[in-house]
Amino acid sequence: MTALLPLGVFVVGCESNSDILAWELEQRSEWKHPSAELSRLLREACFTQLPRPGSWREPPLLQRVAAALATHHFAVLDDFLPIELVRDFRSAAGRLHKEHMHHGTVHVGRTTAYDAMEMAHENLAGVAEESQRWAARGDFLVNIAEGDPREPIMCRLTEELDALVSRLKEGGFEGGPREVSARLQAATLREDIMVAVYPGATRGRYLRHVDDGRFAVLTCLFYLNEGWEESDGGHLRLYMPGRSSKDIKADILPVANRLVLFWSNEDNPHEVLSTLRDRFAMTVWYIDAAQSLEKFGLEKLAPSRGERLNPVAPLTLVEVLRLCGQAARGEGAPLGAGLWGGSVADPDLDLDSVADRILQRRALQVPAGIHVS
Ligand SMILES: O=C(O)CCC(=O)C(=O)O
Ligand SMILES: [Fe+2]
Repeated sequence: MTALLPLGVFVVGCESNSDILAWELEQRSEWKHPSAELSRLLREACFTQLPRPGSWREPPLLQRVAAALATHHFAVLDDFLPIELVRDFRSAAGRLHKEHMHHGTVHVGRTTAYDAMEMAHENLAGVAEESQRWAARGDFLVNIAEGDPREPIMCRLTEELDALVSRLKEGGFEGGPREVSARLQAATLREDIMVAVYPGATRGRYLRHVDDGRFAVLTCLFYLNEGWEESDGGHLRLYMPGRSSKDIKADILPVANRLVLFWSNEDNPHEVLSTLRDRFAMTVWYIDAAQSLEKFGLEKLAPSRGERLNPVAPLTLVEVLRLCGQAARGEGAPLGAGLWGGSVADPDLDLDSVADRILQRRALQVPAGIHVS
């Protein structure tokens, strides 16, 4: 027996194992939708229609974005880039999907409901055809680094995002809340762009989670889907703060040229609702550099495989290391030990030569796949 839930989620084999169906129904019964009043307030405070691409630079608009982040933990900017560029991104994302994407993986080991569900039901999930499998996460993705020969155009997005984040970090525009600038100070590194597609054929979705595993401070999502309708599904659903919150804050359509910014921690548990059309997005995470260096050392700055961390322009790599060293000395933390000559917190370490060595190593890398021996 197969259950077909709203927006086309399939649950097959219900007669032999009803747990998944029970879990799906329970989730739906626990969702608490926002009142019409709250939705109206959030739409007014957090959604900004830019008069033209790039106009976020105007202080009243920057102030509005900062106020939304400070008060409601997220901000939405429409018409962020010239539409021709967004169309070029979409074409590039389509090519990347055909040739380079791999399945997004659920990271087992975190205490999320879907990890347990996924593990408990491997067998059940295995019996269905690909298009009918129960899955916690249904996206395909690829990371694109600066200078990536596959689709170098994608980095036009990070140029604009780095400018926006740096400006929010500086703060100081009239009336702008200090909190946003303070929270962003740590975010001196960012990951490569992640280009993702959630296929309509498999009702792609990504169950509720928090983006904090990678020491992300801010999540930036940029959507590429022209002509997207409510009935296509694939909303980004934001929940009220709290890891297991079931109180829905906002359902955001992934329409083309829309940028969504939100704090990556428990302020914003979120999920992607299942989609009926192929849904393309570009994601960039801004990372707490000191925390990342403390956990991973310098390895992620010039990794031998996988995505890498990059200084947030206009910061240079040596400036980022210096800021992290200062932060670590302040807290007495052993930072970046192990690679390229010790801890960046050591005042005797020559950070210029450490940065040079990292940059040389980066220059040797072929960004497509980033494999160095
Ligand atoms: O594509 C989206 O709207 C969100 C994706 C997401 O939450 C993630 O990749 O962590
Ligand atoms: Fe996420």
